[in-house]
Order: sequence, then structure tokens, then C-alpha cells
Amino acid sequence: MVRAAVAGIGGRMGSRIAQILGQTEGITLVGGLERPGHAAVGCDVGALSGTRPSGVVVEDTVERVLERCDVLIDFTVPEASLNHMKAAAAAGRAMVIGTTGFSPDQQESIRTLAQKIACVLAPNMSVGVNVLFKVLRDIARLLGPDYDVEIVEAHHRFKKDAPSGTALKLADAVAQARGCTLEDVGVYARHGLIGERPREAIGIQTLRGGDVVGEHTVFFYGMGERIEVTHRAHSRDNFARGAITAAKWVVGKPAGLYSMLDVLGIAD
Ligand SMILES: NC(=O)C1=CN([C@@H]2O[C@H](COP(=O)(O)OP(=O)(O)OC[C@H]3O[C@@H](n4cnc5c(N)ncnc54)[C@H](O)[C@@H]3O)[C@@H](O)[C@H]2O)C=CC1
Ligand SMILES: O=C(O)C1=N[C@H](C(=O)O)C[C@H](O)C1
Repeated sequence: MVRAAVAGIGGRMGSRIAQILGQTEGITLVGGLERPGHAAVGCDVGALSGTRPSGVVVEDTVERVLERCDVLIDFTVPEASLNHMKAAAAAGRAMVIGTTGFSPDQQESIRTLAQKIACVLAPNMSVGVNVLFKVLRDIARLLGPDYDVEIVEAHHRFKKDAPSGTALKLADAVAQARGCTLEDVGVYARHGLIGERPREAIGIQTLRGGDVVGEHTVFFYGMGERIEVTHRAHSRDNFARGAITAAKWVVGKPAGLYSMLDVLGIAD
């Protein structure tokens, strides 16, 4: 039985993961972590997962949580996830990180820490989006440079980072397929007399509002036709199930940084 703990257990994703974990075989919720002062601190973890009270409460220090788990599932904020990963590396515990919005320096730190522990890092844990990551490369390669790529993502009003981690990874997949880097061709805003569209640009636009769970569309605009590929999340359950699948998969794996493509067995 895999022993999992959830960081950010009082949040939108963390609370849903706790509930679904309570109904999943082969894995059990043994701990929860929240930021100091959060209302969930001190609450019974079993009650949060919809099972019977366990006598284990949500903590506000990561070390105490790591003592009793095999894997820490983290959906928090970038700075917290990185601190949790440092602690997990010191304690020798695996991690699943769903948090998005890491800076390039923070991503580099994650790569370094993953030399010590096994870690699944994925901006989107749904099966659909991960299949899209793969398929998109083929579409981009087959269409070639004559098709203009624009990506539009929409999320709820509470989301803190933009563009979404998923949109950035979709854009990166297209850039790689075209033999360039997102750093060179990403266009994140347009305003004013900006001139004609550079052929190689990959536009990434962000919408925020209401309770939109998560929507991503990749447009391939040609002359006289276009392809639109859209993924819509109907709820957070697919992300939560993906995170739990990743947690069961990563325990016992050699140290390294893994993606959901590895978990799903569809990596190149
Ligand atoms: N990879 C994926 O499939 C998905 C990733 N996400 C990402 O997950 C992250 C969280 O998203 P939501 O759950 O919607 O946000 P949220 O704001 O509802 O939850 C985040 C939780 O983390 C807690 N937190 C903050 N600092 C902490 C600390 N130092 N220690 C422990 N807990 C701390 C907050 O109190 C909050 O309860 C975001 O970066 C989001 O983009 C969201 C959905 C799916
Ligand atoms: O913050 C969210 O809600 C989501 N974030 C992820 C991202 O940034 O890509 C994934 C999902 O779309 C929901």
C-alpha cells in the first residue's frame, strides 16, 4: 500500500485529490500539509478524504508530514513546492508536483533536486492533455511552417499564473517540432501598431474569468483552412486521478524527473 500525503490539501486541487484518494485502492492518505494559518491545519485527514477520522491531522510543517509518507503530492504555489522538494530530497521521499508557474531558476532547482529523488512534474495530469502534447508535435511537423500557430487558454478568476503551465507546454511542443525555442518565438501580448505577424511566431493568449476549470485550444491557421484542437476539462477530477496514478507509479522508481507521459507509458 502506497502511503501518500497531500500538500495544499485545503485548496481546490488538494481537497479533490484527498477525496478521490479516499476511494482509490492501493494507496492511502496518511498526511496533509497546509500553510500556517490556513483553516485546514489541525483538521483530521481522514475526514477531509471522506473516510473515517484517522487521528492524523493536517500539519503546517513539511518535515512532520514527510516522516510518515512514501510520496508527497504537491499542488500549492511555486515557492512552497520548491521548499517541499528540498525537504523531500533530504528525507528521501518521492514527489508528484502539479504546481505551475515556476521561474526558469526554480525549474533548474527542480532538475537538480530530482537527481536525489524520483519526482513526477506535470502542468496537467489529465490523460487527454498529455495525449495532446504528443499529437500536437505530429500535427505541427506535418503541416510545416506555413501554418500560423496560436494558443488560447481560459481558466477561472482565481488562477495566479499566466499563461497556464499547460499552454506553455503545448507551445513548447510545437516549438520543438519546428526546431526552434519558445524563448525565441513566443508572443504573449499584442497591442498597437505591431506590424505583420512573424511567420515563426507562436501566439499564446490568456483568458480569465468565473469558474472555468481549464480550456486550451491550439489553432493552426493556414491560407484557406485551419485546424483547431481543443481540450476542455469538465471538472478537476481528471487532474486529481492523474496525480494519484502518478503517486502510485513513482514510489520505488530511481531518482529522476519524470513527466505524465512516463507515467502513462507513452513517452518517446
Ligand atoms: N498539474 C495539473 O494537472 C494541475 C495543476 N494545477 C496547479 O496547481 C496549483 C494549485 O492550484 P489550485 O488547487 O487551484 O490552487 P488553490 O489556491 O486552491 O490551492 C493551493 C493551496 O496551497 C496552499 N499553500 C500555499 N502555500 C503553502 C505552503 N507553504 N505549504 C502548504 N500549503 C500551501 C494554499 O493555502 C492553498 O490551499 C496551481 O499552480 C495550478 O496551476 C491546477 C490544476 C491541475
Ligand atoms: O490553475 C488551474 O486551475 C489549472 N492549472 C494548470 C495549468 O496551469 O496548466 C492545469 C489546468 O488547466 C488547471
